Amino acid sequence: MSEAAQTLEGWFSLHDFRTIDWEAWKQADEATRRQAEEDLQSFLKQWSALEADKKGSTAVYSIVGQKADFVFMHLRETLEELNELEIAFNKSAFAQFTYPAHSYVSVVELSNYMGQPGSDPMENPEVVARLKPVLPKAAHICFYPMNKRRAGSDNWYMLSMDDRRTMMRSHGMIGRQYAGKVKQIITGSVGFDNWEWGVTLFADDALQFKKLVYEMRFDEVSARYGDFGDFYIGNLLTAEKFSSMLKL
Ligand code: VOV
Repeated sequence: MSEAAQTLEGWFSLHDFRTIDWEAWKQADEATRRQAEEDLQSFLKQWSALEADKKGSTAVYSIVGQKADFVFMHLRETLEELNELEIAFNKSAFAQFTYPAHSYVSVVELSNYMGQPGSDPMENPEVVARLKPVLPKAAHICFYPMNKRRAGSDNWYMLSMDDRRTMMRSHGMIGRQYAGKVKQIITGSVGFDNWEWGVTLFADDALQFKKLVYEMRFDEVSARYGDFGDFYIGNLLTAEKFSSMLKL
């Protein structure tokens, strides 16, 4: 049997994709819309206060295309907190004007492919900061789920730790060339959701997503072993931008 990679886990993650019921929004009277917007703005404030307290982090982005209208990406200490916050939001006046479009449950994950043997990673403040990250407020987000293939002779899970480490090193080298341009948050979802990982990328220049993902397709880890789900791409929604998006 091949040796499983050791993983470190940080904050739990919920990607909550919603579609706006524009028909209902347009039909609602102004007072109802105002109440809904106040509810929304108060949630956004609550989430940024929690982020300032280092108890989690939330990113809010519009989604381009028909898969959804916006996404809340929440990171919290526990699955209970994620559940409470989605339920609280669902009870809000604003949520009545939204439909669930998609969701993804996972946990921020680092593996030991690159770890220094013998050192305790949790003693390393950089590692801890990566496990409990403040989500970037970059101009764009890109999210997609992925698996490592288990098909015939292309079975990631039957490779030796050494072979996987070599390939992950090459993966990391490509990624490093995008330092300062693309920030990646890898969340593990084996046992939590339909795919094995969620990949969430942040960048100020959306073209860097395309360049990075394309370049990785030629790297063995992705070329031979990567299977991918639907891609979601969007633009940063500040509180003000959310308001103007809702203006009729
Ligand atoms: C933005 C750049 C970037 C950088 C620097 C980077 C580096 C690294 C390192 C060093 C490591 C290993 C140690 C760890 O940190 O866990 C990883 C790990 C991982 N990655 Fe990565 N990755 C990037 C980016 C990056 C992208 C764009 C993708 C999607 C792949 C694609 O083809 O679309 C990806 C996927 C993953 C996954 C699924 C894992 C976990 C694999 C596992 O089997 O456990 N990743 N990744």
